[in-house]
Amino acid sequence: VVGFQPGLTKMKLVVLVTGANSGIGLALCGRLLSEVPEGLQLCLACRNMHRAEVARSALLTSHPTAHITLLQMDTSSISSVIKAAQEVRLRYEHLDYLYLNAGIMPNPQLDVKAFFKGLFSSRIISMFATGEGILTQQDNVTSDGLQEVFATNLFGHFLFARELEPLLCHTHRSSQLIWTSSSNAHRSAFDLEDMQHRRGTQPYSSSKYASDLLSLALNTRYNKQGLYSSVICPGFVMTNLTYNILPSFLWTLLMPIFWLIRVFTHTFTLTPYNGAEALFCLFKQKPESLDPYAKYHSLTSGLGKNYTEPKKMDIDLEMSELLYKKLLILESHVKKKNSL
Ligand SMILES: NC(=O)C1=CN([C@@H]2O[C@H](COP(=O)(O)OP(=O)(O)OC[C@H]3O[C@@H](n4cnc5c(N)ncnc54)[C@H](OP(=O)(O)O)[C@@H]3O)[C@@H](O)[C@H]2O)C=CC1
Ligand SMILES: CC(C)CCC[C@@H](C)[C@H]1CC[C@H]2C3=C(CC[C@]12C)[C@@]1(C)CCC(=O)C[C@@H]1CC3
Repeated sequence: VVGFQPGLTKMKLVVLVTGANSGIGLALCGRLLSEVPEGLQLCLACRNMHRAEVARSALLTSHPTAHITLLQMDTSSISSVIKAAQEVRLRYEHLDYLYLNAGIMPNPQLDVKAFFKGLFSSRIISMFATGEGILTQQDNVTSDGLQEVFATNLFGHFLFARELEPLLCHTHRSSQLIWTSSSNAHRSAFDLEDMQHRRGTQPYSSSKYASDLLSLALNTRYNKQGLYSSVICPGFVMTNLTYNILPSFLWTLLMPIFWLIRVFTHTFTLTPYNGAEALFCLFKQKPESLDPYAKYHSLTSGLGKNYTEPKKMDIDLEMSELLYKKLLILESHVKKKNSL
């Protein structure tokens, strides 16, 4: 196990980040190490071990004394998630922070007509802040028979957290689950009767809305056992995920316009460092003080000042409970199928 030192977990805060090898996840790791260089046992959970090694080396270059371990996990694969959780249970006695950050937006398509229509409507600000109505994706089916976006962004993380229950639930200390959601999470894209979004063209939005609902349900279930769940939105950040939407030369040309837009909407955080602001901010908060109905937004002012602001989510308890029940049914179904 790369970088693993038994015994260390007793005194240090244990933080596990999924999708830690690039973008917002990697930036968060850098920020955490700058804040608590010695007091952290950081575990990077990544699907590609080569990329994970590169990320670990980069973090060690700036933080040579840091304790960083790697964990192989593909959140879209049931067997990989179960195996990774088994490994985590062997390595650690408890987990203080579990950042559920890995995410995909496969084959994104920008609806140019809807975009130009939005430009000349009252929806212009919300269009730039959330991408509502102008982005579609083409989803795939995994070898487990699940929709890939649902499996990667939501279900794999749900299963992972459930498998890690013994490390997360303690009466004498609290633990935090922190989901990287999005401003693109829209109720209109989510259907409880089609929670995997097999039929629609906005699986990304649907999966993020589902994570908002699930976080609330997890709080209802687990707060008494010392486990708290929150969701954050990193804003609009230039990462591999967004670079996929348009050709890269176009992004470069658009950059000056984006700096200008930031003056009007602070949601254009643009860099992974800025986007990780809310993830980092929640690390420092007492989980009991967080609002389970709020999404914590990373924001960057026109002058480049970072801050975090909570905004009420468009979710309700009843729907979150129904989703939770459906996820439990799917969990027992996939476990049976994998003979677990
Ligand atoms: N960029 C933005 O504007 C916004 C991003 N977000 C969310 O932020 C999160 C991080 O994305 P971002 O940093 O932007 O993009 P990146 O593509 O840079 O990071 C995504 C990370 O998730 C990992 N990942 C993808 N699929 C899997 C999988 N099946 N198993 C394990 N890891 C996986 C990637 O690994 P690999 O390198 O192997 O692909 C990568 O490390 C995502 O959840 C995204 O939805 C939310 C709102 C806005
Ligand atoms: C001149 C035009 C071609 C400029 C197009 C800009 C849009 C592509 C972007 C404006 C707001 C962006 C946005 C996202 C993607 C790209 C935009 C639609 C996200 C949906 C990416 C993923 C998220 O989770 C939220 C982002 C919100 C803003």
